[in-house]
Amino acid sequence: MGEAYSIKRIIDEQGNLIDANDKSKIDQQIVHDGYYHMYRIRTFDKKAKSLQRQGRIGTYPPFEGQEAAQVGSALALGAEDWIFPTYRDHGAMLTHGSDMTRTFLYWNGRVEGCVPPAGKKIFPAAVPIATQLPHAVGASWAEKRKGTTNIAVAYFGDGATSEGDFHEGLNFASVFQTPTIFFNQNNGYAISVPFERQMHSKTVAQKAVAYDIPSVRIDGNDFLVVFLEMQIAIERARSGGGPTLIEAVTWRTGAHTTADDPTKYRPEGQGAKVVDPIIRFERFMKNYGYWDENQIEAIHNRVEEEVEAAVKEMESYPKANVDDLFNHVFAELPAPLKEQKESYFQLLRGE
Ligand SMILES: Cc1ncc(C[n+]2csc(CCOP(=O)(O)OP(=O)(O)O)c2C)c(N)n1
Ligand SMILES: [Mg+2]
Repeated sequence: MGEAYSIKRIIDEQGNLIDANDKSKIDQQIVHDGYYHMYRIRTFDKKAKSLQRQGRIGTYPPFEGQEAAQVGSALALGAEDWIFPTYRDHGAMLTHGSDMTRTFLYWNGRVEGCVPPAGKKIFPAAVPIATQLPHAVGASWAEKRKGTTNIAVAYFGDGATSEGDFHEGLNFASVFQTPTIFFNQNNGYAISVPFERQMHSKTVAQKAVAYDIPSVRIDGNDFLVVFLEMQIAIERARSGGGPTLIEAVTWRTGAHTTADDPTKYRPEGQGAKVVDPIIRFERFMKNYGYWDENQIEAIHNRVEEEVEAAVKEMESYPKANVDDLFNHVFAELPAPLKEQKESYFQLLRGE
């Protein structure tokens, strides 16, 4: 129960291990991969914001500040595990194997961007809040019934925990003991509504207590605690121990989307003390001898080349097709939509 209220962390803001014994749990490869993926998705995110400002992609929801939560959780998964992300989880999607060009295409309104690479168990990003939780429970229940050890992760924000789908998802997962991980990124806001105005509960993690689901509240800007707690939850799910809820407390550095101005609702200076998760991890790497200038430079070069190549490829596609707005929701277009589509094309023809 205590774990639902206090915040667990492995490293502090200065990148020092809180308990020196934790060093033995930290593998050299995971430190390398953690840095690589966080730097990769940060570079993607920066590029996406810049392209949006230049009118080269559409509205975009940045995830800057949430890289440790997204990479730490996704890196702990196996290739056969499912993820059910939101619009803000392209970092987790990229880490779990989605393709960067397609990710840019998604934000440019191309339907190709909605399709994951073959064999990748990555659902399209859910924009309706919390609908992906019951989906993740269903997929993990199917895996359990098929007798596999594969699991599913539902990503969601603090705001999603006020939705019925959150409670229905948790209840079903608890009753059927499905191998589901509910991975919450509590970034303090649902658009402009602060946590305290969304709920009277002190934490998200405590909501799992009602469903008898184990939960833990962690520092979501500490890559190591995210990765290690995720491993514990995965092990529980694979071995038949049922679902877990992880509340990763984090901070959205930027706007809700590129169409939002957070200075209108966030008090000045709020979040000023939050140490960027990548800077914090860099400090850890330097403090404990994991920082190798040549290796870091190679990572930076490799990532920058990948991002530039992906943008170039995205821009080699034709602009988004208006037909696609109508084509992918209903098998047969309802009459009012048919009418809208026809009137749009009439307008185009100057009729
Ligand atoms: C069912 C539904 N209601 C309302 C919205 C409008 N909406 C878009 S994002 C958002 C806030 C979600 O906040 P949170 O779950 O904390 O995620 P975050 O954006 O902070 O990552 C809302 C209310 C929506 N997309 N779907
Ligand atoms: Mg939020």
